[in-house]
Amino acid sequence: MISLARLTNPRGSGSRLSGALTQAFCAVHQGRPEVRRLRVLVDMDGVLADFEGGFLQKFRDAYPEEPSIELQDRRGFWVSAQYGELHPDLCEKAISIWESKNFFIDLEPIPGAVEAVKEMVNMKDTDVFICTSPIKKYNYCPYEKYAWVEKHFGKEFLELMVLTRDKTLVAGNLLIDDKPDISGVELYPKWEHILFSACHNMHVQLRPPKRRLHSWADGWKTLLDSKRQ
Ligand SMILES: O=c1ccn([C@@H]2O[C@H](COP(=O)(O)O)[C@@H](O)[C@H]2O)c(=O)[nH]1
Ligand SMILES: [Mg+2]
Repeated sequence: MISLARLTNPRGSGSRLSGALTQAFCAVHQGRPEVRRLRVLVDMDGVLADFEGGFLQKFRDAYPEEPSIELQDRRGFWVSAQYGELHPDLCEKAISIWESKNFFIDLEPIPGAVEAVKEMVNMKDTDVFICTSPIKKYNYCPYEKYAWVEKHFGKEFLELMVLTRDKTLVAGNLLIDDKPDISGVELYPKWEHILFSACHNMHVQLRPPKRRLHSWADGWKTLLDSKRQ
């Protein structure tokens, strides 16, 4: 007979994910009402990892003669589009930066992000996943995204990684993400999108009831509590 521990945790690693499954299984099995768990999806670029700061530094190093855009002047999610407006060649030059080896692994963490997410995964009745979109040039990006999470959070956080180019397919209660418009094949995603403030979205006016998280020093615990039943 397969033991419960083996069923929920085939490799024997004590992950939070298998812990959640075990709890739910035991609650149902013992006739207790199952506690509603909160599932939080946390984006990586612009929320955990400083994509914009890393880009600007590497762009200036690679193309010192070219004009660049100060972070306070960034507008719009697509860096390549704004650089392309400066000069058509700059769109491709911008893209070459994040397609290069070591771009993603070298990104600095956003202030407070690592501490906040480490605390979040240990909160009662809370499941956290790191939900991130890799670029299509896959030589380095997916590998480095995993390596970045291992470097800053530790191996056990690799269990929480969700790589997808369509976040509407992922079910969760909250998606904390710096991209103002998140669309995909699912017209009615399960999550509430919380816009994480970034240099490129500061000027975006949110239509109520859409909410922002201004930084990891903002009240993210209050935000999570507002979604609990
Ligand atoms: O101009 C740009 C800016 C960013 N990207 C890529 O988009 C994704 C963003 O991922 P999120 O999970 O939404 O944070 C990232 O892979 C960037 O490299 C882009 O292609 N063009
Ligand atoms: Mg992002």
